[in-house]
Amino acid sequence: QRTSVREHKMAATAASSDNLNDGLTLQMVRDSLIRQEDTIVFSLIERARFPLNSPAYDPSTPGFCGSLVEFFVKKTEAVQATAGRYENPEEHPFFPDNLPPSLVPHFKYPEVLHPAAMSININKVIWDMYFNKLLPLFVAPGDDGNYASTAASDLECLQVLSRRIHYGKLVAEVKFRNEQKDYEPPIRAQDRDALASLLTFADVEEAVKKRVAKKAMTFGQEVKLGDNGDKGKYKVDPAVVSGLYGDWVIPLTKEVEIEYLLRRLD
Ligand SMILES: O=C(O)C(=O)C[C@]1(C(=O)O)C=C[C@@H](O)C=C1
Repeated sequence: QRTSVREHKMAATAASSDNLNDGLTLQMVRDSLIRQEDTIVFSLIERARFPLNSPAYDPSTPGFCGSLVEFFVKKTEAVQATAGRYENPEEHPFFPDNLPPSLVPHFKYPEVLHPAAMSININKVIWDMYFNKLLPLFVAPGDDGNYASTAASDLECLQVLSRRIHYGKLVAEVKFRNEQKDYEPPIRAQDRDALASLLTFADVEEAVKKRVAKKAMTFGQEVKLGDNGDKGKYKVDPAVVSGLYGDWVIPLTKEVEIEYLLRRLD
């Protein structure tokens, strides 16, 4: 998230120099999405070091309220909330209820989004997708006992996916500003389908899916000296990564964009 905060700041600086609001462009936002792909692919590769480790997901683990992963995520989010993580509008907790307040000095993040953005958090859907659909597709079956490391890896994947998907708020804001006249009528009519077709760029989606598959091939190959490594053997299947984007990441980003736009004139 450091990169994107810096990008925000750069955008804010650009703004003060050319007097164009905060100077945010669709290309800047897309560049951030492209950079986040690297983090997502690497996080999946890290999680794939461990087998499924299903005891980490057993909802009736003695000593924890719920599964070990739930316990781990709740406790980590509490620490991170204290350290100010959720003061950043790009961050969304998975367990937002009863989080402790931030103890760090207030940082004034640029106010780019409409205030209604705060009420949008689709992490429940992301949680369900990640554990019930995605995980079994890219980790090997089995149990090696590394439950804490597994939970830490899961949390990393969840957080980077959540940040990417909720970035839809920023994408939608930029699109709205660029084409306000086109967006206003479907927003007033609360017409989801019309908004969905306005904000969809099929060619961009195709390029995203191809690029993430290529990143999975590049980052996930065995690097060896002296030969070309194991051709065709990757740490995470590139088809799973492009499927993740095509089936979930892009549709959920669009869902966030629509939810945001529906509230944009409130
Ligand atoms: O780049 C955009 O315009 C976005 O809205 C992001 C995104 C994506 O999730 O990658 C979503 C919808 C568009 O059809 C294309 C790409």
